Amino acid sequence: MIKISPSILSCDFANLESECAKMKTAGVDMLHIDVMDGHFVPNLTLGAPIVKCLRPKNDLFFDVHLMISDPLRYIDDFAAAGSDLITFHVESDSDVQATIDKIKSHGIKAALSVKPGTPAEAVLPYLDQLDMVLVMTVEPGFGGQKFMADMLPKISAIRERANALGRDIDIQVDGGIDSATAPLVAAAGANVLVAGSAIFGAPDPIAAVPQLRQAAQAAL
Ligand SMILES: O=C(CO)[C@H](O)[C@H](O)COP(=O)(O)O
Ligand SMILES: [Co+2]
Repeated sequence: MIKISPSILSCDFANLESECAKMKTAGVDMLHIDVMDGHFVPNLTLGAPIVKCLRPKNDLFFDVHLMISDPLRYIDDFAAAGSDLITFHVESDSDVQATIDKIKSHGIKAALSVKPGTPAEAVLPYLDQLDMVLVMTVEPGFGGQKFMADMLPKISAIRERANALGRDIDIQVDGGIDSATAPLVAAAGANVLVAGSAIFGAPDPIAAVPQLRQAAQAAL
């Protein structure tokens, strides 16, 4: 089954509560929360206090994507704020094993992300411990970028290795996902689709969610 995780990066932040409520109505599986620090990526977004404010406003599964340096330092804050899953980048400067251990010590799910220039091999040693791998299909930092089709073999390689290990993990894709690219990533083995501009930029964001899901499932 394909899961949809709308990225709030493209929502109306002045109406964050109602934008998230719309996604609840749309039947999304997760809510993708992009955290950028202006250092690991050249953009700034939000921190744990916003996640904490949002937490009592809905019961959606909070899928927190950390695009920050030294993620280990901030895991306690994001877990306490109500994250259900924390993704950090394998390219970050924190110790990867220690960061996975820290996330799991809070009883929440752990995921590792790879930037476009990083090979699948960077995450394979951790597959047996991860709940999800996030394959970036754009350079992290900004919404609204063009999907990089050359990431498809990376998705397939990670799915093949997970299958070989008997691990039914989630493989998430993030960046440039819309009804045209969703079938490609689903066919390659991704099952969790992040979409920002394709959902919040659609004329009817609530209708865009099942449309995206159906476009992906048609490829399976
Ligand atoms: O992590 C991200 C950017 O670094 C965002 O989640 C992603 O770009 C979503 O936006 P869009 O669907 O518009 O590409
Ligand atoms: Co993201």
